[in-house]
Amino acid sequence: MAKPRVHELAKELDPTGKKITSKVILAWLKDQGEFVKAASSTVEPPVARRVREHFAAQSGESKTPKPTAPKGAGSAPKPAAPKPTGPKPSGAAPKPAPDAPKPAATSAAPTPKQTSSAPKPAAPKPAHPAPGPRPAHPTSTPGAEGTAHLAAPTPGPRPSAPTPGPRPGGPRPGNNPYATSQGMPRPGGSRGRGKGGRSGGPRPGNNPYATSQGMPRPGGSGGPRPQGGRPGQGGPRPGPRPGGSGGPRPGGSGGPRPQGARSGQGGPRPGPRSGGPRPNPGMMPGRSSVGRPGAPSRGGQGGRGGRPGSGGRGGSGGGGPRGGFGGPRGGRGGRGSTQGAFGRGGGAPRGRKSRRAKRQEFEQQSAPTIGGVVVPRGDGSTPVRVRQGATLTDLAEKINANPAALVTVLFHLGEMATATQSLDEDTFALLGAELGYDVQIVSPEDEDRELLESFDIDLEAEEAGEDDAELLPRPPVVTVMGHVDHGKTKLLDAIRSTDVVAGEAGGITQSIGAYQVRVHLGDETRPITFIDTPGHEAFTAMRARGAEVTDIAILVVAADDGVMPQTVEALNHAQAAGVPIVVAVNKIDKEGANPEKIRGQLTEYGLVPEEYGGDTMFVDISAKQRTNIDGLLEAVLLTADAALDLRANPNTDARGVTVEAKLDRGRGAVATVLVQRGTLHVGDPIVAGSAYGRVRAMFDEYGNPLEEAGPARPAQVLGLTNVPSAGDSFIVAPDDRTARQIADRREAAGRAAELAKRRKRVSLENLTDVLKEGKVDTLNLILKGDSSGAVEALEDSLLKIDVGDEVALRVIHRGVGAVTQNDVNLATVDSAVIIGFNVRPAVRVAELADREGVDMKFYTVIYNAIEDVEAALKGMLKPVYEEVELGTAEIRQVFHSSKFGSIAGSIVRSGVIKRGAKARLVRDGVVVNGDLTVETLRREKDDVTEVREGYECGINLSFRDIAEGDVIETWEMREKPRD
Ligand SMILES: Nc1nc2c(ncn2[C@@H]2O[C@H](COP(=O)(O)OP(=O)(O)OP(=O)(O)O)[C@@H](O)[C@H]2O)c(=O)[nH]1
Repeated sequence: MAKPRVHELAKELDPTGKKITSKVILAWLKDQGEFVKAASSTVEPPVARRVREHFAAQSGESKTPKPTAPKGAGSAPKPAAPKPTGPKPSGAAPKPAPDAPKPAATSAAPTPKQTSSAPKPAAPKPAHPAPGPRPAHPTSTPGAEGTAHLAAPTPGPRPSAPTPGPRPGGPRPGNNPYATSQGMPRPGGSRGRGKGGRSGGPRPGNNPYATSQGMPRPGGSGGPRPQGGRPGQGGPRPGPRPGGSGGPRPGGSGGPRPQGARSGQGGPRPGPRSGGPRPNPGMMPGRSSVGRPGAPSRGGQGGRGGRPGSGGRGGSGGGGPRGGFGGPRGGRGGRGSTQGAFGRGGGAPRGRKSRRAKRQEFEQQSAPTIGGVVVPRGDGSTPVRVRQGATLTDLAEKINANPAALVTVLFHLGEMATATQSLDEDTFALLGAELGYDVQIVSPEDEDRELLESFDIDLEAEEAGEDDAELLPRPPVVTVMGHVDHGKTKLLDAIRSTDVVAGEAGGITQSIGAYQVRVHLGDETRPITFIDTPGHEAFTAMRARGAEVTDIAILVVAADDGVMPQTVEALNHAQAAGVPIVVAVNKIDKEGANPEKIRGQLTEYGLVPEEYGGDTMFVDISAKQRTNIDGLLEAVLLTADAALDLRANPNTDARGVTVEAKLDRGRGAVATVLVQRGTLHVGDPIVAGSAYGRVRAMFDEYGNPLEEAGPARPAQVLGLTNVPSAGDSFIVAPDDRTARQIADRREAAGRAAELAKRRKRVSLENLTDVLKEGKVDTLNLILKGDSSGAVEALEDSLLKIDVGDEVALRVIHRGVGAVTQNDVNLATVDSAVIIGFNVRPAVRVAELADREGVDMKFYTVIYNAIEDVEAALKGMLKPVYEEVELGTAEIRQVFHSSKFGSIAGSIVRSGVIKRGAKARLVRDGVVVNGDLTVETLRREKDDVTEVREGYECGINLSFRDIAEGDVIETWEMREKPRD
């Protein structure tokens, strides 16, 4: 709508240019008090109109504008506006010119004229009433609708924007798939404001973000309210609707249902309805609405707000949604409605809220249901105990709820989890707080204690209740620790051979995991028990299982090497367990051995030798030459006497720890147990971990049968039903039945915990990982087929797969018919994969398999089964490693540091030197040491992880014998892909 220039007007009014010239117009304008400079100046549209009117009247040509209309679009419509065009912009637009609405709407709002046209639109309405809206829809486009929305909000717009004419009857039914309702206006839908009053309301359109876009409902003031889209404005309007006609739908659902919209349930429409919420991100499909009023989750509340009455009263129309979808509370009127749409906290993205915020928000809801599900509620402190790694199903069982309901509740709290997924403590706490339960996570130790207590066995109470008089001295239990190659094994061998009793018999012949030696101390002979697995790893692994067996640690340090990283680690482990240490300074026979240096070094770690005034005994020995082993054992006894109160009651049922266990071909499960309290007798019913049985026979480390084993006595026990794990505690049960029940319950608990930890035990897909973890080296299969011939054929073909010696394939069960629960149970126990050929699982078996993490594969072509198994087995083969050279460095200068030893000032000659890489030292082409590690790597003063070719660096190999000119070659082991 360009402004016309004076000369254009002149030409327009008088194409001949005879009568009405620019000059004439300029003169007239001047008379009118309008200042227009020249013929080329533009004039404002109103002025132009006056010019036209004036001169047209003069010349009597009133139709002049028409022909020119096309050009001066801006001006043309205006004159017409009064009547026909007026309606067009909005209401009429749809019909005559689909594109007209746009320009009309945009210009409409700003132009004051619209006011005058407003009344007019009313006229056409009668014609439109209900049907009106319809026609509008077809032509509407998202764009057009958007415009309408924009226009509608402003008060001014109403008269105009509403384009009363256009959709007098209300919004058109749209084709929005997300709209809650899109029906036609119901009969009587033109109530109250049916007239142009709010004809300009947003059309129920196809705006995907609109919460609802249906047609007005019957009885509900029908007319769409132009302002509806704006929260807050719609509410107030209710006034116009007599009798609250504009209220919510009869069903009380007048409220907007932000989410409901999506569900297409014919909820209120935001736009049209006064209370309508504005679209917000939360209404987007896929967004959760938890925490916002109006969200489905608050169905209950929404329902309240949506009571018909309230909606009418408040006129908000924003009441609760039907069907329990919460809308804003109706009583709050329009504003309330808006709030309802956005919820507390507005449209803040959910993801940003903290759990706490979410919970609080959620708590404020007093709805009896959460997320539409009914969950039993606690009183806020009802204790519920679940074991570590429990799932929602476990919790559901305890509170008598439906696991699926808990999944829903958790989802509404912002956490996603499946019913069988193991959850952490925080999540349970969150859920517990929500539901009014004090969910307590029970540790495995607590669980076991409770389990035993349920059988009237309270180990702690037993120990605490022991009378001092019943306690008798017992031997110390010793573990040997130290750095690699410092002589731990050699020392244990040496000690074994010193046994004064067995001396003549040739010493201890078999290794059962622990042994006892007797040593002379003064006049008496005293026993000491040694745990035969050297190293702090085994020691700590036992501790991790709750077994505190060691009384004293012997820390072996090679006198020619000094304190090394694992020496420090070992002493830390011992100190962490509060175990006194005796230091064995080994290899004193070696040249260069410097026992004094060891003493000095260990002082830094808090082990001060007695001769220096401390309380740690240092004994110089040679394990190889068996020098001073007696002295070491004596020191152990003296330390035990000085630092420990080693007493136990031998006259009670035995309690202890399993030190080692294995399955022996001829003898079944064989476990070496260390009795800690009481005395174990042949014939006692015992339970060790989840293994139970009656002690059939016992042997000592010499292979001699034992009738009984007292405190600190290691004994090999026969008679258990299965193999316990090292570190499992054992107890003598009152009777066989109790032993079996304890074992069964432990096994069930262990299995559940295991399941919680890793879902799939073994599947064809995860075989490689399982193998790497060392959990299996055999692929166990269960074959089920539709005929015995098919099963045999499948088995034959599978067993023919050649995978070498490293992995094995074992068919542990085969059968004809559907996969049954028994098959799944067997697969669970033996970590097997079930292969079904032309069969399917029986009812509920698939569910069980899923729960138990059993992989089931079904085939209709044998070849496919073979191919899959072969692929899995190939992947299952142990990885092959190869040595890959990383880089070499030449030593330019050797520095000596008291802290690090010898440092090689080097230059990298090729490749890259990496910290931690394996290295060898080469001198004049001869390997001086081939098993070194780049312990530290420095550039200038900085520790670095790698240094590239051409750069200088300082390398510490933890090896003293380095010299200028030596070459350091580094390499790493890389996994080689198999063909
Ligand atoms: N000269 C001498 N050599 C010894 C002595 N004790 C052990 N060795 C040697 O040191 C090496 C390592 O001894 P082990 O007993 O295997 O050392 P370890 O600490 O058990 O080693 P890992 O089992 O690898 O942790 C062997 O070659 C032994 O012969 C000793 O007192 N004197």
